[in-house]
Amino acid sequence: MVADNAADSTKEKNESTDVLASTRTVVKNALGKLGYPDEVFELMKDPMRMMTVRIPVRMDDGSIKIFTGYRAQHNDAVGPTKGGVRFHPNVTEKEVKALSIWMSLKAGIVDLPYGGGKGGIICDPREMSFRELEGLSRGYVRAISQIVGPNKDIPAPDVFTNSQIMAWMMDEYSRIDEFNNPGFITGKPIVLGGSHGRESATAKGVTICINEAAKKKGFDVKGARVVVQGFGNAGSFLAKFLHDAGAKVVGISDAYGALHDPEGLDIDYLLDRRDSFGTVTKLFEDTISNNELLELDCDILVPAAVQNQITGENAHKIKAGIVVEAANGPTTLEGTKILSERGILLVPDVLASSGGVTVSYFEWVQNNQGYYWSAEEIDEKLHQIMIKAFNNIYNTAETRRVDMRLAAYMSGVRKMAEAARFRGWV
Ligand SMILES: NC(=O)C1=CN([C@@H]2O[C@H](COP(=O)(O)OP(=O)(O)OC[C@H]3O[C@@H](n4cnc5c(N)ncnc54)[C@H](O)[C@@H]3O)[C@@H](O)[C@H]2O)C=CC1
Ligand SMILES: O=C(O)CCC(=O)C(=O)O
Repeated sequence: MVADNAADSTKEKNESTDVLASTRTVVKNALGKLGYPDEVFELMKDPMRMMTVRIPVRMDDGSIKIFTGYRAQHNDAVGPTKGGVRFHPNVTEKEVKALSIWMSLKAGIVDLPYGGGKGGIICDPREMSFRELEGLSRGYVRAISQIVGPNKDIPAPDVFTNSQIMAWMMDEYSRIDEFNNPGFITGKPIVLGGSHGRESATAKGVTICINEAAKKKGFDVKGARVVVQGFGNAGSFLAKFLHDAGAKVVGISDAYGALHDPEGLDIDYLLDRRDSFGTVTKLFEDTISNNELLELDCDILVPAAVQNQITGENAHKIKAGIVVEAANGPTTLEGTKILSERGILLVPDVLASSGGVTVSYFEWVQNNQGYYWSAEEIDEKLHQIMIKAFNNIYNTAETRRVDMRLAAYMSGVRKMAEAARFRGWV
């Protein structure tokens, strides 16, 4: 069994790590600040649709294993729902629900014509063969095929899923639909209608937020000391972008441990040696834990792995001046409060990580029109959207005297609430 050393269990003893409950708390506050009545919160506190599926897969040893998967569709007042699918042993129904609400918020923040959706399968892809993973990916699409589609709900990659898995899922959906349907899913390989820039989009969006946050704090990213938790899609591209911008990446980690060098790690070497699941620390003997990583002396800390990492227990030990959440839900409400009281600028997940869904939207638009854009066009459009969203939320936080998480939720719920009102739902 793979040992994730994020110490979730010890955190759970001391404070709530229920991501659905904490998401609802902030959604309620945001709606209250905007003056919406209670029924709007009643509508938004849960996904409008939640499907649980059981997926039989023939394993390489000939046995049949039954996997449990979920697809949550939070709210489709604005448009079809959209969001990634994660393959992870710790996936839970509550987590998938919270993740779908966060997707609605992201779509509102960067003004996309979507609501939020999210999927997950309880499995450990690190222990499965390529053939078994293909069977699981195709089985999941068959199981949820009635509720997804290019104008209903559009999946994408998330933790431990990638462009190959998107390709299998697209192929399976196209077979069911008897029609080649690239707009069913985003994050595909370029040859199957994927978009330039999608693979690095989450990290690029985070980098833009880091640059804007550093400007507000009055320092330069060049020469800044950075710690990145997680070395997968989001974390590894981010480490590379910051390294190339002249920052010193002094710590990185994966599910098995962390690496630290106060003089700066050799990011190109680590990128070369990491596997497709973002694992690299197993190659080294001199490692530290993920908990120690978060408390390292640095200027910028980027959690880019899993939820509930910065909590009431360790938030007062964080040394970074800026925390930018590339991961979904890495900081608990108690952690958020402590960081905010300590004057640490926390750029929340629903803003910082919205670059991924933004370029997914570009991919879907390109698929729908059958006309493809250059990498430069994608980059420019992403920059414009992220900078506008960052400054809008930063200014709301300043003028309304709230933290950036609450300001981001206020920005994220507004369009959905208005659309639901015009439709006559609330
Ligand atoms: N891929 C995307 O486009 C987007 C991803 N995100 C979020 O970013 C975070 C990372 O996602 P990806 O980079 O796509 O995943 P990935 O699967 O490419 O990489 C995950 C990384 O986190 C590490 N990890 C896994 N479990 C861990 C644990 N318990 N403790 C410490 N490290 C652990 C893995 O070893 C790996 O290095 C997730 O929270 C995801 O929801 C957010 C927006 C978009
Ligand atoms: O690219 C997408 O559609 C969704 C990305 C995602 O799952 C996320 O932002 O958490």
